[in-house]
Amino acid sequence: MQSTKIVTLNDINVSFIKNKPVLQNLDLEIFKGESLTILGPGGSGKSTLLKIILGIIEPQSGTLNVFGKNINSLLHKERSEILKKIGIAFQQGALFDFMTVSENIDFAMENMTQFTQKEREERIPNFLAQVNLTHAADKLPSELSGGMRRRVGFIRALITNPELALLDEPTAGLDPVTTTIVIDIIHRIGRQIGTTMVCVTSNIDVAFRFAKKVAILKDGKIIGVGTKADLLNLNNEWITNFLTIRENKFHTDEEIDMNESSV
Ligand SMILES: Nc1ncnc2c1ncn2[C@@H]1O[C@H](COP(=O)(O)OP(=O)(O)OP(=O)(O)O)[C@@H](O)[C@H]1O
Repeated sequence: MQSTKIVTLNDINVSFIKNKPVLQNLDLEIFKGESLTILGPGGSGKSTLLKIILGIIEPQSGTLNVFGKNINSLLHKERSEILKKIGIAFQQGALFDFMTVSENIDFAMENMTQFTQKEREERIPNFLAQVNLTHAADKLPSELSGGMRRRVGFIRALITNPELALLDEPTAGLDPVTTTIVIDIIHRIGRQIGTTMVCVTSNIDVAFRFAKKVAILKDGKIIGVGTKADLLNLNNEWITNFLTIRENKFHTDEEIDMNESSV
């Protein structure tokens, strides 16, 4: 049976400066229940692509369907209803500085879900325990490490039971051990709530650890989608170089870490 498409981008074009396209003729489909990584080098248009899905940026041309609607043609209220189905974890967590960890998480549930206060009060310790942050419930974001803030950001994105979770560079700046822990946590909670998950990253290792299905973004275009084997079988010289030569040249995070610690 064909899975349901929850996001379809068709022939999307975006440019901020004339004749300098940031996304060009971009096609992308996201299916219900899948995990997908969008992998591309810095400046390839990954953040812009997320902003298109969220309706933050309107493309110059192309069609966009998010949960059955063209998000750009919706009135504020309808758009809010669509956005309530989407959990977003931004780079660095993007928490409210003046709210405690619990308040940050509760704010998302209060605004995006129908959970009662009692349900919300039960969910917060349950989710915090899953990321080993029970002790941080009453702390302010400024009292947390980068990795802890990131974990709170994931909880805030996922505790609302979103139908689609968008994770922007979920492990950027984290050490290799924390990176592995964070990916495991995302997988575990994602499975538990059964959400569709899209991760955006420039890290090849993280890309394939997050999802088997990876879409390669280059210069604003998706130039291949599939498993690593599928992508290598495309015989696209740029993709092969990106996935293999770069990998060999730059080594894994763990190897870099070992090399650095032996210096
Ligand atoms: N608001 C804007 N105005 C002008 N140019 C922009 C704007 N937003 C993005 N760009 C340009 O669009 C291109 C793609 O940017 P984008 O942030 O989407 O890439 P990215 O793949 O997410 O990069 P990174 O991995 O470095 O975060 C870059 O050249 C960037 O300078």
